[in-house]
Amino acid sequence: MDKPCQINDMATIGDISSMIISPPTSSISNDQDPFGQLPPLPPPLRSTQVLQPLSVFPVSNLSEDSYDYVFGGRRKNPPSTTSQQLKLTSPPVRLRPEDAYRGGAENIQNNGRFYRHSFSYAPKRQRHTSSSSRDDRDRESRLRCHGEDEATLRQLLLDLQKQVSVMSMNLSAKLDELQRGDRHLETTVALCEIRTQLQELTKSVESCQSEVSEVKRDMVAIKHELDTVQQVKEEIEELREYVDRLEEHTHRRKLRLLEQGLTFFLTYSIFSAVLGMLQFGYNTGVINAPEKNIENFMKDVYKDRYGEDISEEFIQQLYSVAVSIFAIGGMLGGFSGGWMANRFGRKGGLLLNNVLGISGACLMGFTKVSHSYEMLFLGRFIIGVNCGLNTSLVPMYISEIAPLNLRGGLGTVNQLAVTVGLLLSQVLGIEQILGTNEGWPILLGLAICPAILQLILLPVCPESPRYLLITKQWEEEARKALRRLRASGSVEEDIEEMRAEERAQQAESHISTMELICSPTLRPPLIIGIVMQLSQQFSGINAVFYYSTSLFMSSGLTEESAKFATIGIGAIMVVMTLVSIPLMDRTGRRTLHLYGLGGMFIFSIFITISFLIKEMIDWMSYLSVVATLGFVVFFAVGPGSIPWMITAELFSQGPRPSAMAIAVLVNWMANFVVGIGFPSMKTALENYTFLPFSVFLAIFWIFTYKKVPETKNKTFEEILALFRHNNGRSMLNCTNSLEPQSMNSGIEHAALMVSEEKTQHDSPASERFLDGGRSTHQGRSGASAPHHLRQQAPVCPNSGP
Ligand SMILES: OC[C@H]1O[C@](O)(CO)[C@@H](O)[C@@H]1O
Repeated sequence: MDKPCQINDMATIGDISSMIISPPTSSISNDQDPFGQLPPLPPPLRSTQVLQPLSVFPVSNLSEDSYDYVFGGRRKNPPSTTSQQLKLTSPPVRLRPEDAYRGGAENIQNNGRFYRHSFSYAPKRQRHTSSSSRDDRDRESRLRCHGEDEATLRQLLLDLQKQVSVMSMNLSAKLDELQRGDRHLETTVALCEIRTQLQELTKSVESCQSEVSEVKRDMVAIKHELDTVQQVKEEIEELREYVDRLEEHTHRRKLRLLEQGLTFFLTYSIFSAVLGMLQFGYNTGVINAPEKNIENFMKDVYKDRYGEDISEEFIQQLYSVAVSIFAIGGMLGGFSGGWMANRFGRKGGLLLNNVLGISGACLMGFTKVSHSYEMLFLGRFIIGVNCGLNTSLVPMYISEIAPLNLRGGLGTVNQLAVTVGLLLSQVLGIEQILGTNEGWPILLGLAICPAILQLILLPVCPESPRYLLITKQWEEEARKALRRLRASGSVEEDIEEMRAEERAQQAESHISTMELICSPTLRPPLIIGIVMQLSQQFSGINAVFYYSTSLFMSSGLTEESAKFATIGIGAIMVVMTLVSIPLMDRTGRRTLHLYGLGGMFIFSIFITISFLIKEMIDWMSYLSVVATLGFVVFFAVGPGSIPWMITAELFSQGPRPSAMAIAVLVNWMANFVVGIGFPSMKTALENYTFLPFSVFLAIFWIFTYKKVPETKNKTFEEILALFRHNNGRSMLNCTNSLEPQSMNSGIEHAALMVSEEKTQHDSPASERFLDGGRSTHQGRSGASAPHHLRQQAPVCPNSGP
């Protein structure tokens, strides 16, 4: 052996040289290295991981404390040189802790833990280094040494090996312990983690729980809602069944209503009532023919009174007062018609009105005898009031007693009576009959005839059943009246239909004129009613009637021919009005009004053309007669009669009287304006006199086309529904898409009927729809209708619920 036998050499025995066993780094975390001298560690091992046997760490790098740490005790003689290194020669052997005690090396108890540690020094011989005789001794000692050393070394080696093994075992034990500690730490950390996770889990479980309870609550609410939906569904189903049944019932009822015929009493009542309209027509036309005779009378009176001749201008003024004061009376009477109708009833009002008719006729008739044209003025004024009342009361009465299917035709009888009255006055006014200086007072006084006739006939007539039932709530009287009018004991269809009208109007039985004007629901039909009246008067019809004779004369006819042409026009008017009667309930009001206005527009253009070219072409004067005839024919087709009836039709019982009052007032005013204004218009416009009427006719045609609904074969409450459907969209949005609306209104009507039927049957299910506890009247009037239907009812500010 050349090299000294150093423990260093033993490094070859083991796998490791110049290295110290460091704790397997994989099992010790840096946190456990109190000296901060260990290299950075890989992540801790899991318990399943096998320990790596050794890793190296230079022993010289170990501080005192680390030495302690590694070897479990303080180093007694720490190696002073780097060459003196502690060497471990074998890989660590796993030792049970008890083995550590049995080892030969020094045991040190440290904190209750036992470690065996050993370390070696350099060979002693390295300490003897001098003297010349040393060589022998050296050799000797070398031999000895060799022998000794070898044994010693072997022993030492064995010791060392043992120690290393023990140390290794201790280290392993320590490492195990550390590892266990680490595991414990790991477990603690894991436990902490688990605890944290558990807390989080608990939290999420708690939030889950609250969510679950929320969901539960929601589910309960949903279930509740589902139950409600189901309940509503059932109710809807129930309602639908009722609606179906009632639709069928309404349909059957309507069919029966549409099958009603003209009975004797109905005819008699209509005839008695329209005498009032005849009175109106008669007094409108009666002043036309005896114009010259009346002027003569005025001249005489003036001369007798003032001893001088009256000026032509003044006589014209006096005569125009006699003509126009009638219209002023008419406005007053027309406007009071609503009040009269509610206060005394339709029939009652008509009867009372005859007092005015008789007194007015008497005043006019005795004008000449009393030598006072003032009496003529007063008479004309009073008869004007009488006629005004008639124009309001008669159409109302007729529309209320007429069966549904005959309402249009019977409404046209109003205008027929007017035209008959006009024709009568024209015919009686001719020179050959009463158009003389002696005859004219009789002609005017003859107005007493319709009044007396009506006074005789009317008391037998029944009062309007609608007035009795809806306004007065006298059901039995209404039934009686209906039985007489329908000549039948079974009048339930009519009673039901009236009840439906009552329910549909959802208002008090009476609506004042102010309430009517303020009501947004009632404004559209009111405007339609007013425009329809204007279309009648601003069509220029009275320009023809009042001034036809002079018009014809100015277009070239002789005076005689002109007068006969005027009578011919009156006759044509009667005939055409008669012809239009059956058309009203077949073709429909709106259609006929459109035809009428359209035809009048065309003929008004012809009239203007005839005026323009009459100077050039001789026979053009005849064209003007033909054009005027055509103009009148088309007036009779629609605009003559429809405005009277449609105003009454557009409103239900409550607002009807006030609506009629306003519409009639407008008619009379427009009549007055045309009567007064036409002469000046003729002077100003000459041959173009009819042009403004053409313009008006075009405007009215467009309005009718766009806004006027068809009322043919519709019950009052169906007509009401037309406006209710459009309420709130636009002021006048009563469109003409009438058929679907009519169907809707039928369904709605049926739905409204549900309430009544349910009230009668009083089923528990129905109680859900009913608000109950109302008076009999309220119950019947639709207060018990389903809520959504009740909401749609028209609302009048001052009317009831
Ligand atoms: O028939 C013509 C007459 O009809 C009315 O328009 C009333 O309906 C009167 O104003 C007119 O003089």
